Amino acid sequence: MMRKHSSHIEAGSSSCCSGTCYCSKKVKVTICVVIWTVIAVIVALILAVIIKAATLQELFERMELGARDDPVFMSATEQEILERSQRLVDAISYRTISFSGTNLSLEAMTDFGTFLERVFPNLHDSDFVTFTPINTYSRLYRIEGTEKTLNPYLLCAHMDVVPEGDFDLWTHDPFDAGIVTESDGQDYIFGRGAIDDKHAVLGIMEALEYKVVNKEQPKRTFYIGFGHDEEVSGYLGAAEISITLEKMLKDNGEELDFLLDEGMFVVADIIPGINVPLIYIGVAEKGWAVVDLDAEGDQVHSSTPPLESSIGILAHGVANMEDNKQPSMFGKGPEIDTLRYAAPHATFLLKMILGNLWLFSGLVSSALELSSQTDSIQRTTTAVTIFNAGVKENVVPSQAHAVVNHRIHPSDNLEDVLELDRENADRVKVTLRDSFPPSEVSSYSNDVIPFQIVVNSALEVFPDAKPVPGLMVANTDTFHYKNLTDKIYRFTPVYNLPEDIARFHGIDERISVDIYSKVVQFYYRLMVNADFDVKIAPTAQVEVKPEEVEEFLEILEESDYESPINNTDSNLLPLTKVMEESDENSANETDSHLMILQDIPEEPNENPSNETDSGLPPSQDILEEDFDAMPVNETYSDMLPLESAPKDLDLYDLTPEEETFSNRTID
Ligand SMILES: CCCCCCCC/C=C\CCCCCCCC(=O)N[C@@H](CC(C)C)C(=O)O
Repeated sequence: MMRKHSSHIEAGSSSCCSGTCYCSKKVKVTICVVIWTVIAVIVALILAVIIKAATLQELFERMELGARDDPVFMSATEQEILERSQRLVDAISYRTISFSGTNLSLEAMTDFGTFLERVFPNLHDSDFVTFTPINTYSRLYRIEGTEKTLNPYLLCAHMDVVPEGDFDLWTHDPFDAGIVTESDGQDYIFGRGAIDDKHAVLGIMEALEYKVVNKEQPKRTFYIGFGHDEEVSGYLGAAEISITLEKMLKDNGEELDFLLDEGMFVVADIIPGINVPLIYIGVAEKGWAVVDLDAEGDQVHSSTPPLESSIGILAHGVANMEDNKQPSMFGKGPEIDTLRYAAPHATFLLKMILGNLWLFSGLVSSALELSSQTDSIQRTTTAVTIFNAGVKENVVPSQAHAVVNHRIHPSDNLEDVLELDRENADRVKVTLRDSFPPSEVSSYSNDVIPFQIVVNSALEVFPDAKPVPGLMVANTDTFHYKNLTDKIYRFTPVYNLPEDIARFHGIDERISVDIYSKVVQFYYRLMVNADFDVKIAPTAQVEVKPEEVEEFLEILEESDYESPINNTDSNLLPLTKVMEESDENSANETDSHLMILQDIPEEPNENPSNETDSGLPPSQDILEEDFDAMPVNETYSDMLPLESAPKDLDLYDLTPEEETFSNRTID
């Protein structure tokens, strides 16, 4: 047998089996084919992975909003930066702490409101800013645009803060630290609220105050909503702001285009292998659930402890919950696009992995799990936040109670989450106390102008960072506004390293003077960039140059029309004034107006620099023959049809020339 084997080895040494087996030639050929096929597939896969990595394209394409290369910022001398920082320091000194839904610091909140009015006097006094107190403490502002806009937006922030926690762990007083120079040589504004969320309240106010002082009334109307109880779910603040705002929008014939609230931030060094900071925009938000856990046991003398106490039973349940996490949903929510958008900026090795998630998603999910911060984007999280039991050191208590706070991934559902809780804590009573579902995902494709406005504004202050959409892993007031718009973004341009993220609700919350200055500039640029997409009501006043008025009057004269207008000094020609009633003709006129509105191409304005200051295209450029080619915002297609114009808008009998004239000037 041994001999036979060795002779076979000699005879078959050139075969692919190296002559070590007794296979027939046919089997050998088959094995060879299989082996080579496997090798070929592996080589092809490796090649595909490498090619994919080498050809990764940037997914975010920046839309020109008008001032890309040379954005004009607020003036920011050293003195101005210092004064702005000092105002944030002062804001932090108000202890506007929300302890619970029924324990808010209302006196401090009243004082904080007075403080805002004192340090931003011009905006509170402005003709185009209207302030409405909501539920006494929350604040809603309407900033009237120069145009009668149909698509205002909302900037949100909240004025309350969480308690400081363990005061002794803070390096500086959480409400009275001022500006501190740290060992890295940077100046920081320290204190509770520095990044959550008084930087946003003050940043928005600074930008608006600046615009008011410099007579930069925006073209586009917008709203500002500052809640006073966000940290305890916003039912008294944002929820009420939302109700009032809905009514205001309705009364003004407006629809909220988008809203921007706090949320995610600029984050660096969060994923090893991605060496650029990421502008992480929260395009969706996790759901929320609060679960009570109750265990029971015998109450006995501590000298004869039971085999299992209520505390032991509860502790086991809680430990199981931490060990058997809720399942990963990687690939089923916005987290996959966070990585896909970041991939082109990764090292080549990481590009091979992130560029080929179809192959490596398991690996990536395991890697995300290594840090609690990155893990939070891929699953429902479980945090044990309260654990209570016992009254005396020698009494074994009969009851133990804990509270778990889940943040629910958008692809998960509450029933499944609770089922796993009950499996993990099988000898514990598990009761759902409170919950709300995850949000919808707001659109972030490249043609979504609100997304572009937010990202462009962030890029203007952080030009080297790369935008990525993603999941907001905590919660905001936006839940209360979800009926008002489907474009909800959660972001402020605070710059965080992973260790800084722990400062939210943690110890030594702070923002550098430099970054705070960027926060202010971000809101200012956002107010400017938002003017790019002004959708103007068809009933808006028409802005006409004096020479055009003359031309108009000539046309009227030629057509024997007796003009009711004598106000040639005014360069504002209200449409309603040039229209006289004609009931039978109004239907036709409506059609003709509608036809013009519908004929206008839907592409976004390629050349917004052609706009005049008022946002209208220069009227001398809008000759009749040019009408089709006129650069317009896509917004025209969304204009209200004239049927929905206010009832007092009378349509009059126009000659063809008049009609041309009046139509061409409607913007
Ligand atoms: C690949 C990139 C991974 C990025 C991971 C980022 C991890 C972020 C971690 C923490 C985010 C902190 C966000 C702080 C939000 C503060 C707002 C807040 O506290 N809201 C309350 C609202 C609640 C309804 C009372 C909350 O508890 O969420």
